[in-house]
Amino acid sequence: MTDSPTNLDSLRERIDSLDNEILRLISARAECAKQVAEVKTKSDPGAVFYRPEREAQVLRRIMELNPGPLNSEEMARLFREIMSACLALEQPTKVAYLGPEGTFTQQAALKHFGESAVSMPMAAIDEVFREVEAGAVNYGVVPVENSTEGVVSHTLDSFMDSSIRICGEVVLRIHHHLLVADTTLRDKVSRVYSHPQSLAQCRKWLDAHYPRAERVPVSSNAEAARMIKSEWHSAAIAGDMAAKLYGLEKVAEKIEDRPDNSTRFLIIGSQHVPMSGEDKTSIVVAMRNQPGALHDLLEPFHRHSIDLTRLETRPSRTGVWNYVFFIDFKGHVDEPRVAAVLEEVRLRASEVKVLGSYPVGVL
Ligand SMILES: O=C(O)C(=O)C[C@]1(C(=O)O)C=C[C@@H](O)C=C1
Repeated sequence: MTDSPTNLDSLRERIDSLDNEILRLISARAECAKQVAEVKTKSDPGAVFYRPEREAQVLRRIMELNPGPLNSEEMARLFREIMSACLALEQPTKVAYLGPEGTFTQQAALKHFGESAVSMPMAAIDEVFREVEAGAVNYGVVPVENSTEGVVSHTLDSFMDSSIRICGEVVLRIHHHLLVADTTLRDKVSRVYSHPQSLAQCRKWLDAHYPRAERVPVSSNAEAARMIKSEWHSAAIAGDMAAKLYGLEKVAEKIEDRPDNSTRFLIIGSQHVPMSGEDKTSIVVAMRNQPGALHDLLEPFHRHSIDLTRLETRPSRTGVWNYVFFIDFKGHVDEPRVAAVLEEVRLRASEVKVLGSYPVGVL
């Protein structure tokens, strides 16, 4: 196909002039964000700059107004980056995530905070909690549940003895690939490394394609990707970020057994997040060990027509908390009907802790 030069030149001229306009507008927006920072600091010297509810509203509005031809998610991602840069102008945001580099948790942190946040890998979930609690970072990102494998119990347990709050959630579609290094002998693969959850999520694919290969669980997919660089007979299961980070090749793409495989991550911090218009609340409840306890607990939610989105039971770690339930539901603690339900639950439970109300994940 040959480009008609006059046509191409005039289209590029139009793109240049549109870019000028976009540049002017983004700069004006950034100036506004700087002024927002001044207003926040004036009214409160310990002001918080990151406002999850406002960011969710901005992104939802953009998706609603988007005229195309770019799809709404694509458009929201562009605005995500603009807001990320604006927030960095107000205050550099430090985010700790469950590392090492190249994990899906890092991908989730990027998706939620954008490229301008400074993200720091931590070796374990409780380290992420500790860094946030100590104020060494502003926020943390930890996995909490996977659609195929269920709950990440370590994250739930970490909430039990912490004052950390949930400020947001982000859901990531998880695509696993079988990766090899340039030194790997592809027809001699006798070992496959990955995180135990990832091995489980690709179980059927491995049974069909590598039934005799030893499956070796390691601490993360990124660690699996790193390890195979020095082993000619090993492959790793990991995602795009790890493949890129370690320069690995994909032998097979999207090998997860379920195409809708996704993981939900929580954004943890210490602030109360106001209502965004579409919110969720997470609580942990301890009930006495008696018949009908679960029914008693759930009945007020049903009566007030509050949608439960998740219910998890964890063994109690103290004698007082016989049953511990983690409950997520639609709504915000500042809504009267939610406050009413919580009041009733408090009467029936031996302990109730609100972990936070936060915007339903947008992207
Ligand atoms: O509205 C605010 O509070 C802002 O700080 C501005 C802005 C934005 O760029 O739109 C930036 C950061 C906040 O997290 C939310 C929104």
